[in-house]
Amino acid sequence: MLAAVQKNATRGDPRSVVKAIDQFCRQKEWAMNVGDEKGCILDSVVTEVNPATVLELGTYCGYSTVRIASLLPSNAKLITLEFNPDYAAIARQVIAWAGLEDKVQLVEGASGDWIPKMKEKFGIETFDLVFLDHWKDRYLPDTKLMEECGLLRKGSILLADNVICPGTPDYLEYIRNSPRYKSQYFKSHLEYTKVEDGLEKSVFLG
Ligand SMILES: Nc1ncnc2c1ncn2CCOCCNC(=O)c1cc(-c2ccc(F)cc2)cc(O)c1O
Ligand SMILES: [Mg+2]
Repeated sequence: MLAAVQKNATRGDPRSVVKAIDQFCRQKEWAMNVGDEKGCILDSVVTEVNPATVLELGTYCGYSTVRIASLLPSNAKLITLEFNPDYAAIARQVIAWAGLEDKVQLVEGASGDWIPKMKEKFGIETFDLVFLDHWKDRYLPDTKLMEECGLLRKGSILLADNVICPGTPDYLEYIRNSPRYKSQYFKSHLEYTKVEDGLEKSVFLG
């Protein structure tokens, strides 16, 4: 995938990086990027929220990191957490190829360990937008952890990938029934397939 980016994408051009990855995943080898169909929904949410602070849980190869960072205002900050060092190494190179390293802070480690350290380590008060795309059974515990750590403010937006496939039933149950969130489901498809999947957008009400 990285070779495909370096061969087919233009340095400093995030759209060409996104296009090169999508082309590779359609033609050569499926990979668990959010993909172009759900990616367009992600883009519209990022544009609408116009966040100054973003947390991405699960960088993988940096595809959604590049999509988000390319839409951020110049002073905005995107922190992305990746557990797998091999994925993180690739993501750093993909993000650099897109010319977005100044907007992105890639942190290696487990979300459960890092979320409680966000304020002290990165000087973050609260996140305007959180993109959940990591282990599906971590969505709920990490959302509760972010609440407890005071990382969400009235109006913070959570956008969760894969709520249908692979699925995050406990997260959906919680977020759709909690009086502290207003949720909306965006029906779509699993990246590069015809399988149903979707994004759940939730506003924290404080
Ligand atoms: N900082 C952190 N803390 C904790 N854990 C962390 C972490 N950073 C990473 N991880 C670990 C997991 O990261 C990858 C999670 N993503 C997926 O598993 C995923 C799977 C599919 C999929 C696969 C096979 C099918 F057949 C159908 C669908 C599709 C997707 O869109 C997915 O996003
Ligand atoms: Mg995903």
